[in-house]
Amino acid sequence: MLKIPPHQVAGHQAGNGKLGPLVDESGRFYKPLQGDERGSNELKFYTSFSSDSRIPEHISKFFPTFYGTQLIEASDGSGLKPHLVLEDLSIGRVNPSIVDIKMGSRTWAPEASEEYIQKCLKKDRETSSLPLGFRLSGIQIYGNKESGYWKPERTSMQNLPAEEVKLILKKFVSSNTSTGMDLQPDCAFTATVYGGSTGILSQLLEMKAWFEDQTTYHFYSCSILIMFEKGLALEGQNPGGQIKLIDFAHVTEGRGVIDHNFLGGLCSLIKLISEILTAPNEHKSLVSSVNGVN
Ligand SMILES: Nc1ncnc2c1ncn2[C@@H]1O[C@H](COP(=O)(O)OP(=O)(O)OP(=O)(O)O)[C@@H](O)[C@H]1O
Ligand SMILES: O=P(O)(O)O[C@@H]1[C@@H](O)[C@H](OP(=O)(O)O)[C@@H](OP(=O)(O)O)[C@@H](O)[C@H]1OP(=O)(O)O
Repeated sequence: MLKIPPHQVAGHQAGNGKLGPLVDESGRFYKPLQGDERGSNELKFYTSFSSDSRIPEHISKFFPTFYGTQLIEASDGSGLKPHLVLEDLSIGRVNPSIVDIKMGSRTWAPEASEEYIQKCLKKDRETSSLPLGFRLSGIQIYGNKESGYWKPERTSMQNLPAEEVKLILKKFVSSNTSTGMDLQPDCAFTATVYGGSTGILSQLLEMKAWFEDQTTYHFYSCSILIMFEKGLALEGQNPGGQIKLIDFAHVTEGRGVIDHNFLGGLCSLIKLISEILTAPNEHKSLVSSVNGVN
């Protein structure tokens, strides 16, 4: 039995007769092949990448496993349609906090049409993509049993200015955001989620090393998903912080050049996460010093 992904935070969403991804009970994520050449482009990428022996295992683990394509009933009632069959990255997670970060100061490839470039350029300028090298596409933060998830409107997340993005990434690893009030995030889980030898920062650095070398693909408009289990963090256990790369509808050939657009955004994200790790409360101290409270 297929259903709407319970933990989808961005992208085209199924439901209300719209076309979007579906999941089954056995850990499979079915993404409909999108119109224009986007669907065939993403299929071409997964086919090439999943059979590319040059990809080291510690890098391929950042990508969903690809199980080919399958004809299934499309969520918009348009009948049997081809879908990518991918590993469901949220399988086994109970109350995952998830953020979808669309990478790159440019979300358009040089090969795209002038019309598409203008559409993306407008968005890149209006969001944190151009100044920061990435933007938040969607987020869900698990509070607790009573409050459930904080899942703000996607457009409010996409259009955040750069300094607000840092505040959200602090909220993401805080324990006092379930009230939804505009409390200063306490950054209670920064060290266990972002830090540590297997934490988010170390995984981002591992990914960066590959992007400083690989010249096969340019990952335009793809997203880094950051996920972790707040429940485990609350119990002082390893919260299972993980990063994954998704959405390859606009990947192009690298033609022997590194993907400096993605890499720039990745360095910017690493810088920001490092700042949160080393000075989680710098905002609070700044505020208290301004108010003369020590
Ligand atoms: N393999 C996966 N397993 C679980 N969830 C996934 C997977 N791939 C994507 N998602 C969820 O679906 C959302 C959208 O994914 P994706 O970006 O691939 O779709 P899209 O419609 O192409 O998005 P966009 O419109 O931004 O291009 C992600 O934010 C994530 O929450
Ligand atoms: O970039 P695409 O593949 O043409 O699809 C865009 C894209 O999903 C865009 O999301 P984002 O990249 O701005 O996060 C969608 O905008 P919204 O998130 O505001 O809905 C567009 O709607 C998508 O275009 P399309 O509707 O043509 O698929």
